[in-house]
Amino acid sequence: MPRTLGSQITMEKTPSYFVTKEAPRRIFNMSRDTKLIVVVRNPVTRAISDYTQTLSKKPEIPTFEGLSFQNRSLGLVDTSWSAIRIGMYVLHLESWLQYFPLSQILFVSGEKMITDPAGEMGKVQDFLGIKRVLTDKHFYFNKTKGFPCLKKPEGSTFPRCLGKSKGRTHVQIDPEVIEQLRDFYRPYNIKFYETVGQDFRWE
Ligand SMILES: Nc1ncnc2c1ncn2[C@@H]1O[C@H](COP(=O)(O)OS(=O)(=O)O)[C@@H](OP(=O)(O)O)[C@H]1O
Repeated sequence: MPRTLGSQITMEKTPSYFVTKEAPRRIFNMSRDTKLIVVVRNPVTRAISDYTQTLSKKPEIPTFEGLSFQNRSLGLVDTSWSAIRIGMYVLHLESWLQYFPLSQILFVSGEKMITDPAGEMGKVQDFLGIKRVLTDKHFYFNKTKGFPCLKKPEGSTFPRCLGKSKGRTHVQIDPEVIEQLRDFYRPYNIKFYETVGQDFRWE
């Protein structure tokens, strides 16, 4: 990590820390005061998003249905497939709670980041103990992108949306498969809500 002044905060992000077994111990050993921010979204949508991303790079992979189940008619979900496993949030959280108290972890709703980015960023700024600099007036909804974008990022005169790989159209999945995955995730989601004390309403 780079050196920082007392008045600065160092931030680092990767999509994979949360699900990396060794990450909690390593981060704890680096600094036990580290604040952790995790963006979570409906695990079924997350899995489809993950698959859509992989498919865009490797068009020859099997179907989503094929990868999701060990045995579809028995409803046996393949939890060894990373797109499925990552969404079992409560299991990953348990590894973090062995090192960090819940008060040091903020769970950001991926859904609210889209519907109310300023509100969600307000929580992030409060959690970090910094002034609420980012507010409603910094965001606008871009109809072409279909997502909120920044009106004018620091040092720029132009608005800024996230890149093409963020917010792309998802692969169409059989509604029955979606239902089966919803059923699969339900108990994990409920346990996750109970553990973090927050209901993300992913039903
Ligand atoms: N403002 C805005 N613009 C565009 N996209 C937005 C925005 N807010 C949230 N999202 C959602 O971010 C999802 C992509 O983020 P990832 O977590 O996959 O990125 S990362 O590569 O893992 O860092 C991406 O997921 P997909 O829609 O599945 O592509 C978006 O739904």
